[in-house]
Amino acid sequence: MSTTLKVAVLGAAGRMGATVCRAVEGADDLELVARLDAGDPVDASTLAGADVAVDFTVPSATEANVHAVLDAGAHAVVGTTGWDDASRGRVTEHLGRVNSGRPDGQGLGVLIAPNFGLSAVLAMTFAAKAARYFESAEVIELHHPDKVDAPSGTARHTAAAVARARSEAGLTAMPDATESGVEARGADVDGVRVHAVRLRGLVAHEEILFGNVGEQLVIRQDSFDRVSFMPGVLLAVREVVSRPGLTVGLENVLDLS
Ligand SMILES: NC(=O)C1=CN([C@@H]2O[C@H](COP(=O)(O)OP(=O)(O)OC[C@H]3O[C@@H](n4cnc5c(N)ncnc54)[C@H](OP(=O)(O)O)[C@@H]3O)[C@@H](O)[C@H]2O)C=CC1
Ligand SMILES: O=C(O)C1=N[C@H](C(=O)O)C[C@H](O)C1
Repeated sequence: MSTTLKVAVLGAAGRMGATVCRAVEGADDLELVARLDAGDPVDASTLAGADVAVDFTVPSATEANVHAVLDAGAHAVVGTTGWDDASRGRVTEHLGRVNSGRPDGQGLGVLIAPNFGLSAVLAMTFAAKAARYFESAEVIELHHPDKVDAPSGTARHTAAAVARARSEAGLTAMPDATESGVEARGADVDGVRVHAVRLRGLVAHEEILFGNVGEQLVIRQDSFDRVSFMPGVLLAVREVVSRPGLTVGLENVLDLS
């Protein structure tokens, strides 16, 4: 028996939110029941019976939105950036509280993904696999100039995965003789340098560069259009209802982790 999932979109007037609304409306098994944006309260009444709320808002609002969604008894799919260990920890703790009062298998889920694009998820996965084999690794992310945060959530997630793989392989700091102009070397994310480009005409792009003596590997992905994120967002909406607790990264849903 097929069931229709009710979906609310937070940040519905934004670039991603509007694209998600169209994608949900175009899916036979999903029903768009609420479009919320800045200034709208997030509660059981405004969520209008949604099973899942999708958040593409702003880093300063997303955590509070997720807590409000959980208090209203709905699952959450989150694409907004700005999450760190502390905010993820608070959501895990909140999930533990609400799910302890629910029957087994019916707990609420939150799925946070820094990138829902298949090319980006694969690029991150391949980069993590390659990391242990190279002396040097750097990340370049390239985005539209209306983006408010840098480096991108995707680049942070990628750099952290590369750093983790290097550490597990026993690799130490990368070679870098820079003495002056350190500010030109990009952000330091867990010891991996991350460079952010903002350019009119771009959407979302990432390169991961690996170097050894006499050779280089470049992994690159390009999202030319925000529709590229939609298969991943819809997959997450369908999956989160049967994944109690916190899931971070679409790679876990795609069985790539
Ligand atoms: N995970 C992924 O695959 C992707 C993630 N992103 C991330 O998604 C986020 C949104 O990106 P994008 O759509 O380009 O940004 P936009 O600025 O276009 O959209 C954000 C929307 O959220 C609204 N908003 C602000 N505060 C709240 C609030 N408290 N509650 C509800 N809505 C609110 C904004 O309204 P107003 O303008 O009036 O403030 C705006 O309409 C960013 O963090 C971005 O990095 C983007 C693409 C893909
Ligand atoms: O702001 C964007 O556009 C994007 N944000 C996410 C990020 O910061 O990684 C995902 C994608 O890169 C597009």
